[in-house]
Amino acid sequence: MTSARDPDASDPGGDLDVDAVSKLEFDRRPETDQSFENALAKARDGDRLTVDDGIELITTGTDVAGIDPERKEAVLEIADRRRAETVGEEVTFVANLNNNVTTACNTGCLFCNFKDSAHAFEAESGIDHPGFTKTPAESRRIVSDALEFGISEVCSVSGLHPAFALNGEHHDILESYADPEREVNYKPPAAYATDPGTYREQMAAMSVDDVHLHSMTPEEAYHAKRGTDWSYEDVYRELEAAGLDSAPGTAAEILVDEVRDVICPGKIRTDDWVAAMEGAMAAGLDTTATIMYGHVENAAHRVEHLQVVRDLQDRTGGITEFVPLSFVHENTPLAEHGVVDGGASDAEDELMIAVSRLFLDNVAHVQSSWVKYGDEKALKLLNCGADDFMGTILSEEITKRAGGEYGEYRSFEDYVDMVNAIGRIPVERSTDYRTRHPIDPDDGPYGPTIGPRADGTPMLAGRDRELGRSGSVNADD
Ligand SMILES: C[S@@+](CC[C@H](N)C(=O)[O-])C[C@H]1O[C@@H](n2cnc3c(N)ncnc32)[C@H](O)[C@@H]1O
Ligand SMILES: Nc1c(NC[C@H](O)[C@H](O)[C@H](O)CO)[nH]c(=O)[nH]c1=O
Ligand SMILES: N[C@@H](Cc1ccc(O)cc1)C(=O)O
Ligand code: SF4
Repeated sequence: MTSARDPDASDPGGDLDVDAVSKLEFDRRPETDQSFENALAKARDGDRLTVDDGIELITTGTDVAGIDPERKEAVLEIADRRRAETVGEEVTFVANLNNNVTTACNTGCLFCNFKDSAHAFEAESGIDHPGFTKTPAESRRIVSDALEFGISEVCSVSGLHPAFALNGEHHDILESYADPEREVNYKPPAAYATDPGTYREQMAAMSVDDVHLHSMTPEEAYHAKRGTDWSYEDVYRELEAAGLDSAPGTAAEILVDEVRDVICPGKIRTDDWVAAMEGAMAAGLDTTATIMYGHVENAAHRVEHLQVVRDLQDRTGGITEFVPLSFVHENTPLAEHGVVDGGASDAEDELMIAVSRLFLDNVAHVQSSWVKYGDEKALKLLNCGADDFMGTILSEEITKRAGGEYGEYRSFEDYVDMVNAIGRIPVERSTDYRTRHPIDPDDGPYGPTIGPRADGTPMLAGRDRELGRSGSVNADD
């Protein structure tokens, strides 16, 4: 166990030494022995890029201050061409539901405003809080309702509720610690107003019919094995038996420990993240990989991160897509403490997507996330190297709570209109990309066709605009 967490962290971020952070001096700096021109030539020729090459491209040259617009256009153009050569003109998206089970979490990541202190969820706390915990029965009902709208995937990521355990045996092990709250971040379900059930029970509950269940990030897998000598593979096999189909590679943030020490000191380190991903893939699950950028890290950290992902994919081959997540800063502890006063610029977002496409020569798909970028920029990014356009999601809490304003739903009609507008081909995909249904823009109305109950009927027919503006199919308690 490599994680150093503080189970008492009831005000995550409250102890931040702002002076120390604002004077951040990282060991790793964006300095190279490469020139921008040489790096660009290698990218154009399709040679495998080194970290130095990647740094030159993502900074448009370490010899110039700031981003050079002409050099940037050259990088974006090569990335867009690489996208066209490797995956063609299709723009994919998935009919999915986002179902977060609980916001209770004491990990204290300083970029996150999704979590609420777990103490507030205790039956006796008397503390009013905006968070929620869903029982397995509630999760099942939410998934069943969404199946009627035609979804093929449930994406579920959650806070690390102290009462969460993998299964009954895990509860027994966690209870046997002399001081479980301090030693293994555990309190029994009876202490809380709502019992989240076990991870096994939540997976079984959300795995309705043949829906694809995409859940259990490396951080959640760590939580599901804390205090035991189980391997990540053991944990993922158990979850798979309960209905899990693939794992989201979030919790990646920046896979360089000097950055993790600042933004998420309570989280697993880079090595553990990689071990969890390898465990998931050893258990036979597909994964995705992410990067969350645009906070305190520098260009060298971004490219080092890409190297970790590329090495992992060389060993496993199980990463279906790479998802750059641009940091949403507004309501986060990092912004509230004055450590950051904004996120990535448009140019940085474009270069992040482009260099992901060029550097990750072994990952087929790069996502443009509308929930992070908004429609206009997300469409632009589909011309900078991205080919996937995320999913319908129906409900969103993480970005919204951080201050993001791009809503929580996109209909098939929205997708067809937007993808058509940039002259590409809209394609509904399964999570693993193995099933792909191109959509004929002249043959509306458009609805999902891949999910177990999908019959081409538009999702939420008639109610979609209303939902996109204000609501959610998820009931928060
Ligand atoms: C909120 S966590 C939930 C799952 C689990 N607790 C974990 O950390 O893996 C999922 C991911 O959301 C992303 N995230 C959280 N806050 C964000 C923010 N303010 N801006 C962008 N992405 C954010 C991070 O990449 C994080 O790993
Ligand atoms: N499924 C995808 C999501 N889902 C929403 C996330 O769970 C979350 O609310 C937020 O994005 C966390 O940072 N988001 C994506 O960006 N891409 C997806 O494929
Ligand atoms: N669906 C993507 C992206 C994602 C992003 C943030 C999340 O919290 C969850 C998922 C994944 O599988 O990784
Ligand atoms: S990112 Fe995940 S682990 Fe970190 S505080 Fe938020 S919910 Fe908890």
